[in-house]
Amino acid sequence: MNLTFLKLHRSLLFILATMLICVLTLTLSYGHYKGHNNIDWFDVAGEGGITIMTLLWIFFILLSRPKGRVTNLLFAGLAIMNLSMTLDFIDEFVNYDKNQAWLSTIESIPAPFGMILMSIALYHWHQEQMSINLQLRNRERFYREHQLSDAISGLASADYMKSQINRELNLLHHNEHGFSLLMIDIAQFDCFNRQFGAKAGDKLLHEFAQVLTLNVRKNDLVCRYASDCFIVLLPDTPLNMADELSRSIINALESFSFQGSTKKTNIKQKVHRSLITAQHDDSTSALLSKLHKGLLNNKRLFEQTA
Ligand SMILES: Nc1nc2c(ncn2[C@@H]2O[C@H](COP(=O)(O)OP(=O)(O)OP(=O)(O)O)[C@@H](O)[C@H]2O)c(=O)[nH]1
Repeated sequence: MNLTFLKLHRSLLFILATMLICVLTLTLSYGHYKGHNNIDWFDVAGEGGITIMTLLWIFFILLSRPKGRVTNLLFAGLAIMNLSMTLDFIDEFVNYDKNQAWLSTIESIPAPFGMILMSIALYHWHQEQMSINLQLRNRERFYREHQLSDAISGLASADYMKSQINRELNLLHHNEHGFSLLMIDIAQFDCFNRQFGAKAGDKLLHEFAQVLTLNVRKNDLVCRYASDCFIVLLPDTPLNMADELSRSIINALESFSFQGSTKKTNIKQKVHRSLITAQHDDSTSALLSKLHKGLLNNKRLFEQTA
């Protein structure tokens, strides 16, 4: 588990711990134990479960989010709701004297304020998510599932690309132009790895993915298909337009200068490409196999002319 974000929220964790300690001190010092026979264990399980769950939600929010307004609002809303739940939970074990009965009366007051704060937080989260979605549009298209993305490049995985090719094939008769697929393979990536190490290789894959996503259109989908091989799905794009687009993408990739760990390493990588347009009678596997064949032919041609 990566705790980087959690470490950023020490002050929020301190506030939460202080709040819980104050509530426990106050209620346990003023309250009298009800006695075993007067405790409703179903209520204890229900209210205890809700209290623990809200603490767990706070934990995952702080674990997953950087500092900022949305995080603070989510934290404040959940912490205030947790205050009500903790008071309610302790109520199951203790009774208060008449003078301290307010402790029991106020237990439901914080919850609605917490819910209002949570609603404001969710609205701002929505706004934030819209801007993040814009940045991720070439990696996700319509679906988000972290298991369908590649950790090194941050792009969609081969499985997700296959599902999207399937989808486009099913929609083919609705589209005027059909769709095209571009396969891009980094030349001599094995040599690069051996010369600069696997870590630099990973960095190159990551940076290539970024250059790729910067140079495609907003509806295109980019995936890392296999080791040093990427596929770009170009929806509603005939071959001549796809060819023009692919040339500008290849141009951007081959002009990109990889900076190694030392300032002296400044490398430009050649790439091989294969481009096809889908036909009505194609299947996903047939398209991928055509792409592979095209790529092998282009590699052979390149080796012969080199
Ligand atoms: N750093 C790094 N290397 C990887 C990863 N996945 C695969 N590789 C390496 O990528 C290399 C791919 O080698 P090849 O398939 O021969 O490709 P190539 O060297 O580019 O050869 P050509 O495409 O014919 O020019 C192998 O050395 C793999 O070990 C990865 O996630 N990170």
